[in-house]
Amino acid sequence: MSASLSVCVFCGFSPGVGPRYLGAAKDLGALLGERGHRLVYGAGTGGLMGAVASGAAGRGGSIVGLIPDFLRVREQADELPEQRLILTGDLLERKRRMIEEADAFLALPGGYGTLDEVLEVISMKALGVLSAPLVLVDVDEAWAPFVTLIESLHERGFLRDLDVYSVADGPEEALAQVERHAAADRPADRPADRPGHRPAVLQP
Ligand SMILES: C/C(=C\CNc1ncnc2c1ncn2[C@@H]1O[C@H](COP(=O)(O)O)[C@@H](O)[C@H]1O)CO
Repeated sequence: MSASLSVCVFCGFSPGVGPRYLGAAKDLGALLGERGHRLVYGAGTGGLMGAVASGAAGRGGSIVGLIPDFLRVREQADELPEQRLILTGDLLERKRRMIEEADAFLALPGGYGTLDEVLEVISMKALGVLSAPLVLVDVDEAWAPFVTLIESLHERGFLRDLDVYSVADGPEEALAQVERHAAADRPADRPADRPGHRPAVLQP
């Protein structure tokens, strides 16, 4: 059994075409719950976001959802009673606080929001201000064009660091990568163990 981790999952508020994406999202949430990891995510209950959260909730997992006030109703954040809801002032604050709360990042396929979050983490890792692992969960090879773009920019000399993310075929492999990284990592690198770390302030 691996140590309990706070795993931030980035993914679409849309379900994607066909059942594979929703199935993988639900499986990932269930795995997090079964293995005692805390899910940190964007609090919405639609699409892949909702599937990850309901998968975790179905296994009694601990769930923290962060969402800007203006999206709370639009993305039905109150429909999952099992989650601790944290309201943020805007999307930037949500992204910053999700990153602060996480020991590791997993990215299922998604849209502009997911891409924005993934690129934020990649940029921070490339700049050396973040060391937590990022795994792209390549359901139906949805991340392949993104990886091709990154490799093309690398070949053209526009970026140096290719070791800022890894790719996994599915939820099992993605979580195994994160757990291996955590096992090799020093505990002091985890947010909850840092001096002065304060747990997130939760809404009543
Ligand atoms: C930071 C700002 C704009 C950049 N765009 C987004 N940043 C963060 N989150 C976003 C952005 N656009 C949509 N979202 C939310 O992300 C979740 C997943 O969305 P996806 O598009 O389906 O991947 C969802 O909660 C979106 O509302 C503004 O300053």
